Amino acid sequence: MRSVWHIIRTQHRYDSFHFWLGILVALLPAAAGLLLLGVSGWFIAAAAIAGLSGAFLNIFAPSALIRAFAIVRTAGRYGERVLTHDATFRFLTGFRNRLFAAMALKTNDGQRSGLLLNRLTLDVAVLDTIYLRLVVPLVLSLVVAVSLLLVWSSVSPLLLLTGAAFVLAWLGLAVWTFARSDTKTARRSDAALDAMRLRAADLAAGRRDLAIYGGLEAAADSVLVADTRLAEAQDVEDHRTSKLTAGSTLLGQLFLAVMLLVCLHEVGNGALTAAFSVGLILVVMGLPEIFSMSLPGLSRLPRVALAAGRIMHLMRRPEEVEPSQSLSVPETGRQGAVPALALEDVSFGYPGADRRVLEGLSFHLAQGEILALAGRSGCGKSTIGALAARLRKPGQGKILLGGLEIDRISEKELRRKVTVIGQKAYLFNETVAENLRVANPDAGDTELWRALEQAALAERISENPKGLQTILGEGGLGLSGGEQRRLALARAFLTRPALFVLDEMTEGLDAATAADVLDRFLSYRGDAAVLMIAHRRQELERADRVLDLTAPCGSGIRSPEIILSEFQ
Ligand SMILES: Nc1ncnc2c1ncn2[C@@H]1O[C@H](COP(=O)(O)OP(=O)(O)OP(=O)(O)O)[C@@H](O)[C@H]1O
Repeated sequence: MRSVWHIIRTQHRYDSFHFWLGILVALLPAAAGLLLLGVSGWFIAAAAIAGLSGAFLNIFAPSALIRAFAIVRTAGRYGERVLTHDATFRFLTGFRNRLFAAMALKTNDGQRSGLLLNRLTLDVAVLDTIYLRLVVPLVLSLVVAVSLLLVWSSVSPLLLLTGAAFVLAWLGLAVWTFARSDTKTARRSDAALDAMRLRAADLAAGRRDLAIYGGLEAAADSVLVADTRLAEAQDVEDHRTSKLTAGSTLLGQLFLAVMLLVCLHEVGNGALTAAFSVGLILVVMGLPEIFSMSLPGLSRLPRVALAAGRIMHLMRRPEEVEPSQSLSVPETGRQGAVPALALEDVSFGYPGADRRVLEGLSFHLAQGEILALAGRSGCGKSTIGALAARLRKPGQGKILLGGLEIDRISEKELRRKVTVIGQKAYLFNETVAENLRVANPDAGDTELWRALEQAALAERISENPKGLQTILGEGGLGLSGGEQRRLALARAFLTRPALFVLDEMTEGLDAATAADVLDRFLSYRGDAAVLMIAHRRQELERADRVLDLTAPCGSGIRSPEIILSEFQ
């Protein structure tokens, strides 16, 4: 529940003016509605009594008041909807941006990014419940309860006592709901929804393979199983909401009956007039509507708390290192004494995995050197690349970049000093220019063309009349696999890092293209050191040294010639 409270505080801090304006405007129709009932009840009863007794009654003032309250109630309801939703959507829009920015800085271990995005989108949508269905109705109920208790206390102690008992009973119901709210059902419902979406996405994406191997029916059945589980979990939630509504309605009816008896008694005592007591009874009839406004929010609280918890967990920022002059990575010459990269006794295991991928690994990479990482599949080559670029953090040991512990380098400085070129760089559904400027937002068109030239893609891009403004489809649609790789290379050519990490950059390219891409890269990289995850002979041939990760301890660093002699 702490996360729910945290979200409320965050929304309040984000825009306290609209936060309170929504609540204030929501008070108008509630107050006008109750006053409308009270004055109408009093007026009808007073008119009847005056008619019977022949006494004088000014009908104009109460009629005008009734009209005014009716207008305020209708206009207030409209204003309340507009302003409370406006306050919520303003907050959620800003919050969503911050959330997705935080998400971009995190690794999604063991989770499919599509699923994570989908879950977070749903979680953010659930957050509107907090202000609209919890904060506003609860503040409203509180203000109405306190105001009525004040009015009743000025009329008669018995009225105050009865009213206070009802308010306490309703509070008890709310606390009971809160205490009984178990997150188990909410968890089950979220898990079933995730499973259903994941299985449906797998069914859609893999239907060709499923059809070939005859698994279509089983896959469709598994979607239905998740759907049934979701329906069961939602049934439990609906049942709880119904019980809560029934309890609140019962309480309202009970209060009405007791209040009738109290009014009868007080009219008999002469403490109340008959007309006033009719007005009061009508007000009591209108109360359950106000008090039950927060019931849907209260019954959804477990789901809201789970969503808020997940979101707050994601929003927790990784410790930022303040950039400082003294922490910038020193520039040294090609044969400088400070290695470009050094791993000292590094161990690493993926979260949740029962074995470590790396155990006590140490090696260094000199300035300007090309070190290839070799070894059987799954031995941890890409993991080392990720550690060197601080995309992962080691469980144990030190990683030094230009002699400085990698953890002490600011994010901005690190991204300037290390460039990772992976197997498949993501190409956005944007223009060629925008896809390139991901690496260097300040690069002018001349620099972009130069980078494309170096990557041997300038001719292909200039064939298109729109040139740099050509829109690439999602994932680089419109370019072949090799061209996409070259575009990724051109993107890297807009950076001037001290260390390049190549993670199977030539994977999937034919031998001639792979050699061309490699040579272009090596002629561009200048003095930068290169950590190259190698699978091909061509990559090993271009390395100064090779670290064989599957070699027995202590014999890991070997010359490319020896490795190549075994690489047949
Ligand atoms: N996100 C992850 N969560 C859990 N385990 C992982 C994750 N990524 C990789 N692994 C495991 O860590 C080990 C090392 O993976 P890594 O990708 O570093 O190997 P690799 O040597 O690059 O393999 P390949 O040559 O096949 O690309 C493997 O056993 C892999 O299954």
